Amino acid sequence: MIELKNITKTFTKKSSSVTALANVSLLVPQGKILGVIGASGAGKSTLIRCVNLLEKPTSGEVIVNGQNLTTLSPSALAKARRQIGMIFQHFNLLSSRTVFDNIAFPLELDHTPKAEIRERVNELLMLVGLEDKASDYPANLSGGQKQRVAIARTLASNPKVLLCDEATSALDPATTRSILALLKDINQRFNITILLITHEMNVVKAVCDEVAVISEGKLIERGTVSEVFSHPETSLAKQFIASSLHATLPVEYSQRLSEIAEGLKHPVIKLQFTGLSAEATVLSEASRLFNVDNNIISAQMDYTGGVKYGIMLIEVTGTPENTAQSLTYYNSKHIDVEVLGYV
Ligand SMILES: Nc1ncnc2c1ncn2[C@@H]1O[C@H](COP(=O)(O)OP(=O)(O)OP(=O)(O)O)[C@@H](O)[C@H]1O
Repeated sequence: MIELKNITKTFTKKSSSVTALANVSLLVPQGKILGVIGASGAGKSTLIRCVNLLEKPTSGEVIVNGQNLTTLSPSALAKARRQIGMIFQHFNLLSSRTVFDNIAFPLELDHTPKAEIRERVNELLMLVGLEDKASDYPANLSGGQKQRVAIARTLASNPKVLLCDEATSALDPATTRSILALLKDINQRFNITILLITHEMNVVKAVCDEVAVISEGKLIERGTVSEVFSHPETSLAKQFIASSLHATLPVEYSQRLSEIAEGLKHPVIKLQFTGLSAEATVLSEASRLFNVDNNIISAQMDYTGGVKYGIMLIEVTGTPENTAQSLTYYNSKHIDVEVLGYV
C-alpha cells in the first residue's frame, strides 16, 4: 500500500546541506501497521512527510496504493492525497470551530451535501467516543479528546492510509494507550494501512505489526515486532527495547556503586534477555553450578509477539573466580551482560 523506493532528502541552506534521509526504501503492505522508531533528528518526520509529499524527496519514488505520487501533476496529487490521512502530535484542530465542525471540515471542502455531512460526522463521533462533545470547542477538550477529534476528521475522507506523526507523544500513558487502542480498532475495522513514527518502543509494542529502526537518515533494521524484539540486530534496537523496560537501580545502590572491584565488593550486573536467551531459570542454574548467590535488585520481563524478553539488575556474591564464571555462563546463554559497578 505504501512503497518508498530509494528516497533521499537533502535540505540545502546557503552554505550547508543536511541529508535527512539517505536512500530509504520501505514497504508497508495493505492493512498492516508499521512503526518507524528513531531518536531525535534521525529523520522520522522527514520520512513520514515524504509519504504524502508534504516534503518533496530530492530523489526516489513514493508509491501509494499503486500510484507514483512523485510523477503526478499538482491537481492529481491533491486528489491522491485525499486517500492519505495524517494525524499530528499537536492535533492541528481549528480552534474557532466546534468538534462537529472540525470533523465536517474536509467534507465541506469536498462539497458533500449537508445531510450527508451530518450523518457521517455523527457516525465518526460515535466511532471515537465523543458523541457528547459535538458542540464543544477544542480549547475545552483534553489532549486525548483532541486527538480523537483529529482522528475522526482524518477518517471523514475515508483514507486508505493513515500517517501518524508522534500522535501520542503529547499524551499521558493511559491516554496514549486508549488512542493506540483506537488506532488498532480503526486499522482492523476498516483495513486502513498505518505508518507511524515514534521514539517510544512501547508504542511499537502496543500496536505495530512491523517495525523499522532509523538512524541518521538510514533504515538500519527492519522486521516484524516479534522478530526485532527476539533478535535485535543493532545496538540501537537493543537500546530502544531496553528503554521500554523499567528496571532501574535504586538510589541506595547507585550512591554506593563504585567503578572498581576493591576489597570485599561484589558486582552489580545488568542482564538483558532476548528471545534467543534461555529462561530466567539460568540464575538458579548459575547459582548451583558456580556457588554464587544472585540477589535480584530490579527486573522486568515482558512478552511481545509470543517472545519473552527483559532486563534484570542483580547483585552477585561469590568468589571473584566463581562470579566471573557465572557471567561467562550467562553470555553463553545469549544473555547480554553488563557490569554496572561494584557494591
Ligand atoms: N526544513 C528543514 N530544513 C533544514 N533541515 C531540516 C529541515 N527539516 C529537518 N531538517 C534536518 O533533518 C534532520 C532530520 O530531521 P527530522 O525532523 O526528520 O528528525 P526527527 O527524527 O523527526 O526528529 P524529532 O524526533 O526531534 O522530531 C535533522 O538534522 C534536521 O535538523
